Amino acid sequence: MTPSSEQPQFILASSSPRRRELLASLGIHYTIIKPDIDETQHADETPLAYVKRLSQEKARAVAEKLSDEATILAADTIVILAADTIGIEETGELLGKPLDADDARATLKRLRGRDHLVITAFSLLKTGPDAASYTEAVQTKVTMRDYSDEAIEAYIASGDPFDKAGSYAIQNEAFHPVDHIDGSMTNVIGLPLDEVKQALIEMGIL
Ligand SMILES: Cc1cn([C@H]2C[C@H](O)[C@@H](COP(=O)(O)OP(=O)(O)OP(=O)(O)O)O2)c(=O)[nH]c1=O
Repeated sequence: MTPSSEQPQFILASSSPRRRELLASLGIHYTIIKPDIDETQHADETPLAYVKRLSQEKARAVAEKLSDEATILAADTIVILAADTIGIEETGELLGKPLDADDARATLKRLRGRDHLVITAFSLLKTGPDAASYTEAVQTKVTMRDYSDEAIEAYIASGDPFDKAGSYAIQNEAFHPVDHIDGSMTNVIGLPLDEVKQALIEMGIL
């Protein structure tokens, strides 16, 4: 077994407290460096291409700041809405983080009682002589419950929607906006743990 001192450092390129907690649950020792990138969607870029590109750019932006060999993990989460969930990752409408309370209210009313898709893309980037990179996008279908207008107002007043894609957190116990999901729960929260764990094993990190 390689002594841990010989392992290159592992960096989580994220400012998200949810990603920190999820990664910690895998038992990995890591350092945080926040990525700072332009998150504008390119013209004609599909939601799937967009979320993958952002996860890669976040990892690359942090790699550029480092002089020592490292493995970097970054991720991006998007919420997509469409009348028909087939092919939605290519054609659906992106619902980002809300601009303000009105935007959050409108988004939560649109999502109420229906299905949408959450995609998290994650990228692993290894620098140095054994340089390698890996990107994967994981999809979860989410069905919202039929929450009331009053529940929306209370949730907005709590401040929770504002740093969340789609204006909600599945893990918020007071609002509990989701009826059921088809796929990974940790993917909706921001890091698909089973897939990340598998990729880390394949890269020889776990
Ligand atoms: C849909 C949903 C999103 N989210 C969060 C996950 C992400 O943190 C956030 C989507 O924004 P992201 O841009 O993916 O991530 P971030 O800005 O929070 O962090 P960083 O780019 O530094 O890694 O929304 C939840 O916590 N619960 C949910 O149910």
